[in-house]
Amino acid sequence: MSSFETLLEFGRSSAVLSPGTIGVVALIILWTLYVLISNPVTIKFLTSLQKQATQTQVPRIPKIPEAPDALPFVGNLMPLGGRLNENDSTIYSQWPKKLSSDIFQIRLGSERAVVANTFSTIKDLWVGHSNDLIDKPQQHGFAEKLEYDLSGANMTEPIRRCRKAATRALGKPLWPTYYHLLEPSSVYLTRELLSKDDEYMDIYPYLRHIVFDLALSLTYGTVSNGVDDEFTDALVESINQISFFRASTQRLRDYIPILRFLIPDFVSGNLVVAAEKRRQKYLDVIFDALKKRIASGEQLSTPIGQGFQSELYDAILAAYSRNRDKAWEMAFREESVELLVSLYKETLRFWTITPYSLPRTTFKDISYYNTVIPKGTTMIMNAQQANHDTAWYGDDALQFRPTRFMGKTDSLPHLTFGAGSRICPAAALSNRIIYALIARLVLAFKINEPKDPRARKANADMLDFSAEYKSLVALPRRFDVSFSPRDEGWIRTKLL
Ligand code: HEM
Repeated sequence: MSSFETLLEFGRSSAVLSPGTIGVVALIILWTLYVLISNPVTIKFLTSLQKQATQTQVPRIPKIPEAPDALPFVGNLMPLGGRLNENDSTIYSQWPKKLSSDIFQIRLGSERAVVANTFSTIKDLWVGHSNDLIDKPQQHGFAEKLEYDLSGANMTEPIRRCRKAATRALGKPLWPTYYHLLEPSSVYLTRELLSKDDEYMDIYPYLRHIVFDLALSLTYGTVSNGVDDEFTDALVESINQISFFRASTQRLRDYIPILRFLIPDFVSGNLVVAAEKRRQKYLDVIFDALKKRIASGEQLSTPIGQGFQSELYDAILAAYSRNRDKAWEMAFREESVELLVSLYKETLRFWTITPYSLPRTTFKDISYYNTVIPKGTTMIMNAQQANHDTAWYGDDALQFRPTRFMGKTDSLPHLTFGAGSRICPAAALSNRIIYALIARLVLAFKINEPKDPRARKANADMLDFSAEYKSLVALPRRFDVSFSPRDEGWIRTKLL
């Protein structure tokens, strides 16, 4: 017997659901529906629901194609946020093939965004309209939950002052006051590498320690207690937790207002608030220590290949008339080895650790070719795609070529630090630190791939090098390396 026949049989045999009763119940349901549907409140609710399904902060932008397969409410969010085990940039790179356009619009829930995919489009918009792209999208439940967030805030007066202070602190004239901070970290790293005696190791915690100590000194005039320090690990972990949410398309409720209405903050548990509380707890400890030191009158100073390695080693020595000591000493102070400059630029280009940069918001209407991108539109730079753009870099754009930037002085060699008005204020200082660390490592050691089969191999794929697909910043997969001293006696003279 089919289920329909069973139902009829049940209706026939049941004393309660006689055909007459079923008729009355159906009439009541229909009548209730009619009353509900014709009620102005219901009509308002349904109209607003229908509007919400496709409404965005700015209307659809004419003459810019829309990414395919947008759904009501979610828009194009579903394949993003690492849900397909690929970062957003890799997904953005797939849509233009279907649309035959370098630029297209998408719907991130109720947020309309424009995605630029090629180097020249990004340069036109981010550099050509630098001041029009000075604001940042206000991600729900993010910036307002943080004590201070320069990179996620609109360019208001306090933020302008904050950026000015950051640009000053990170600018070239103050670098000499940081050498005494960077030097010990670099010496510490060299000593540790020497003590490993050719054994393979993961160098990441050491490199992280150098940058972290510099940031701590600049902000709190202090340094951490070393690479294995539990406190530092916990603080870094709490900072990473916050980065995990920044501009991430992982949490649907940040983009879909109705989800926030249905699942309030206290049900979903506000993870940003929890992460901020943890970070603040650690920063309070550091800040309290700083206050005590100030109160006690303390003066605070803020202060691939083996062939290529040989070539680089020779280039470094050649720049200093084969004077190793001078080359070591000047590493943080100048960038006179062109091959090394080209190497760090190519490294940052090829492995784009900020694959979709930090989104911006248009500060006013922008005339772009034959259309207008309205004020308030989210602008997403597909830095990963543009950094591999064959139209910009040539047919070998998908290859790692350390000499690519030799003889080139373009002020925007790649987009890993962003571009235009809100470009990373630490770009030049970060470049210098990378330059100096590589110079010293190559001067002191031969860097080898470990022979031990237990050692972790590096993943050098330009997209798959990162273990992180869901958040803004890539997290390179960890790997082991071994370091053979070129001249142990000489290295020891640098550890004094
Ligand atoms: C290799 C290292 C780094 C990379 C690849 C990087 C990348 C970026 C990117 C892509 C942006 C957004 C730029 C834009 O919107 O166009 C940014 C902003 C920023 N970065 Fe960096 N960064 C690095 C290191 C640092 C360091 C060491 C500091 C501080 C000591 C720093 C401080 C900032 C600040 C304060 C902003 C916000 C600027 C603003 O919104 O006006 N960055 N960074």
